Amino acid sequence: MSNKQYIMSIDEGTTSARAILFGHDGQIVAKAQKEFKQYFPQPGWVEQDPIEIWNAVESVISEVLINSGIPPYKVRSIGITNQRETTVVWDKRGGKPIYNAIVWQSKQTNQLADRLKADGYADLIHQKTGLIVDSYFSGTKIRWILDHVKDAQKRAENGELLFGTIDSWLLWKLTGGTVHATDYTNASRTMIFNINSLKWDEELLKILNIPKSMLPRVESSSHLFGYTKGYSFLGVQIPIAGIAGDQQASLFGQLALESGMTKNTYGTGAFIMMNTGKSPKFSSNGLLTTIAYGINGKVKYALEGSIFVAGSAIQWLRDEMGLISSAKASERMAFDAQTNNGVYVVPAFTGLGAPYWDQETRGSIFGLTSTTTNNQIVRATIESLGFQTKDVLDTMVAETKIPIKSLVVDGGAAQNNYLMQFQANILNDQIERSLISETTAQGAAYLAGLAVGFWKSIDEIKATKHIGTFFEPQMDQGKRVELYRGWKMAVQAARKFKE
Ligand SMILES: Nc1ncnc2c1ncn2[C@@H]1O[C@H](COP(=O)(O)OP(=O)(O)O)[C@@H](O)[C@H]1O
Ligand SMILES: O=P(O)(O)OC[C@H](O)CO
Repeated sequence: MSNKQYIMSIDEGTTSARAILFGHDGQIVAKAQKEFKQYFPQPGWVEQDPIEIWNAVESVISEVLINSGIPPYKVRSIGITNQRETTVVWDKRGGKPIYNAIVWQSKQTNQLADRLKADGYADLIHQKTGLIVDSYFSGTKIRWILDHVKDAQKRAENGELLFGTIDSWLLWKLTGGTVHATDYTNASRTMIFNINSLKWDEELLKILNIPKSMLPRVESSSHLFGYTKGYSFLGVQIPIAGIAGDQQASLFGQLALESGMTKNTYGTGAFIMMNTGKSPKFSSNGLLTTIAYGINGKVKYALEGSIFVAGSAIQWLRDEMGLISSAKASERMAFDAQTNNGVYVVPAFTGLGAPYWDQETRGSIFGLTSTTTNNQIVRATIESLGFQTKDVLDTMVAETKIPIKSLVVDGGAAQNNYLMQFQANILNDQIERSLISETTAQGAAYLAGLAVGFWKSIDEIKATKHIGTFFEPQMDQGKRVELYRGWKMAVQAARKFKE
């Protein structure tokens, strides 16, 4: 039998858990995936059961090992990457969650966030955490659980309860309830972590009345967090040596490690992240300042722009409008349309994210005539992903004065060649689509592999990286300006409509 070793990534996303084995060449060897349930107890609330998440993770771990025939002792280390912000509070002794996980999308703490803003904390929170005050982040979700579960505040103050984002929860379970930790990237999404001092922020903890004893230790993203214990790996003790939030892990997987390097993941939403180097850059246009990764106690920062509706606009064309038979079919239709014929779709189904942060605006279609075709509406919808990306990237460059060094892209909708070509055209810049679509899991694997010497250095990892597919701009300047001007007018009109 060969003595090859592997790194296992556990990618716990919003809707499913994946376990992926990577070889030393950085390529995927085997993969397993399992969905878990979403709960919607009230309109706008989104919750998950942490035990069901753990069961899904255990199940994909077993499945990937069994299906690949790779015995657990050949797994050199494990990396965890996760949906960020989602909040779990559990009982330290029994290890049981005291409430469901409150998911990042959940709006049940909108009022708490509004109160923080009304009390004048927005600037302070932005300076300390890099975030805008929003129910998206963990801080108000912890507060909500402590307020709504009987005796929770008292028990937390007695040191009986622990808080964690999903990475911490999985680490706790994987280590048999012995390690309570997280990494800088996940901590930077909680709204209680000071991204300048790299510590939990006493003042913010006081404002939210969160006992510090609940909080996990914060470590570098590439770090020996602990060892597996118990059933999942048949008793074999495997180091858990990497943790990063999923968008940061994808930045790392794309090896966007220098200032100016930028990635865009076109999934359900789109998350654009620009590496800004050793010091945090703060935005006055709704971009988030966040930690890109930490290695050996030193961190790199990033700016992030979140687009709420990206691939989900394509799902809408399929499921609600019935204009396409599959997401894939949208590509052919967009090419066939030849032109958008002046049609613009602003897919603000849940408001507009960065750089607008406008909760009220709703989706709109502009420029319809009696000759408008299905294909043109499909094309305009795909183009909206490209326009929104340009909005964010232009803001990033204007604010940081850092030119985009490279734009690497991944995610489901990045498979759409029309979108990729349009993106290069409208940005007037080259983009590179990675060959591996699982760059998030790959990033976590790199972090976990580096910490145990599976890869000796980042240079060694770079040497294994395959070049992706490049898209070069092919649009003339006049056309580009005209199209983007049309988009800006459409956004303006959509925003005006709500007034
Ligand atoms: N060929 C395609 N063209 C456009 N959109 C696509 C295509 N393939 C998938 N998508 C969109 O990509 C999204 C899924 O991407 P994925 O990266 O798996 O998302 P997530 O991780 O958010 O679940 C869906 O919203 C889907 O509509
Ligand atoms: O799990 P995803 O891919 O939907 O990503 C969710 C983000 O981490 C939320 O901030």
